[in-house]
Amino acid sequence: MVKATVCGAAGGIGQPLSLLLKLNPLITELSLYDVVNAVGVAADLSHIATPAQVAGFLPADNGAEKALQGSDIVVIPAGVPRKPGMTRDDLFNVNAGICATLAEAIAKACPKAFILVISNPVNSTVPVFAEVLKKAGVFDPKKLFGVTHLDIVRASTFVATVVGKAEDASKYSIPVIGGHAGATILPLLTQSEPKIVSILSDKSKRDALVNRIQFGGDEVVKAKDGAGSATLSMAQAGAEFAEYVLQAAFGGKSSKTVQAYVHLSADAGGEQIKKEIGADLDYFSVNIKLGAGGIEKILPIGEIDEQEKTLLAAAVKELGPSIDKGSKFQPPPPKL
Ligand SMILES: NC(=O)C1=CN([C@@H]2O[C@H](COP(=O)(O)OP(=O)(O)OC[C@H]3O[C@@H](n4cnc5c(N)ncnc54)[C@H](O)[C@@H]3O)[C@@H](O)[C@H]2O)C=CC1
Ligand SMILES: O=C([O-])CC(=O)C(=O)O
Repeated sequence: MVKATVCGAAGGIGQPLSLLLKLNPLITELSLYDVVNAVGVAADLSHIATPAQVAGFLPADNGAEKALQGSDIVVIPAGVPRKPGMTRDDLFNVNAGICATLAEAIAKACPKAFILVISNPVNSTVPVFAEVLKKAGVFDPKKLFGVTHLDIVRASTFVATVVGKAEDASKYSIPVIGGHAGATILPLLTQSEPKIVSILSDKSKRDALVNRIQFGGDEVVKAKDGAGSATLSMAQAGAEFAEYVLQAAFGGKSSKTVQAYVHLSADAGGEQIKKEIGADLDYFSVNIKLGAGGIEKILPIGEIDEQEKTLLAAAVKELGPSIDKGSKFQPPPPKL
């Protein structure tokens, strides 16, 4: 029996993500929470003939805790998206408050759940989650993930397109590490499988490709022209990452190497990453191996070339303040 909860389930990401989770045969109970329309979305999805039993919850009568009660995995695309001209950091003030409130409810209702944070700015909202969970005494760094998987999906698609093999996008695997905003997004093209020698030797092609992966989100924000940011590709990426976590935890399959933005805990191998990046950051998107309890091991970044070292320095410089901002966030006192 596996219970999954989506917080922000009625939104642009939340609806297609909930649909994809409803199709996941590992999930037996799907709980949808939102401040609007979650009951309607749940009624709609509940007619699909797959095992997961669906229920929707609104905030009234402690709805968040009811929705989350006993969840094994919680996926969180709750919060406002960007409009053209905005950075992800511009979303912090609103979304940090939403994340802190949800983290409090998770700490009470399902403290052992895997938590997958999609809400932006991921570089700061993950530390917000961690601080609330620490305060409640339930923080498990092996179970908290900032979902950066869309960057990995984009890297596969854009690389395959540039090498003229767009139809083979899913066969390209490019680690993307660092964080999830502009210069903090660090695609390791030198580690692409299959190798992409022709791109690596063409500086302008390589620079353009890195830039497209780093600013893929802006491409969608611009095209949607005020109607939000990536939703469908994010739903697919979120469902795929949830599947990795679920397979490792409940499906008996330890994962291939994947990347997510996680706490660099010493016992999982985070100290090694701090040495590799030359900075004492508490969070970084890294290669991880998943097992039954979440992160089994943080794997080394490995060999990178001079150009990637320059990009790494830029990523580290920008990440530090974003992590601090999230870690220091003080939720406003509850209204009496
Ligand atoms: N990690 C990533 O790669 C990506 C992250 N995002 C982020 O995901 C978030 C959601 O994006 P969209 O779905 O497009 O936005 P949206 O506005 O369409 O949906 C957000 C949903 O969250 C709900 N919500 C607001 N406050 C809530 C609360 N306190 N509890 C529960 N639900 C609440 C809203 O009612 C709405 O249904 C944004 O912050 C966006 O920047 C978007 C794309 C990629
Ligand atoms: O660009 C945005 O604001 C949404 C996002 O994180 C992405 O698409 O990568």
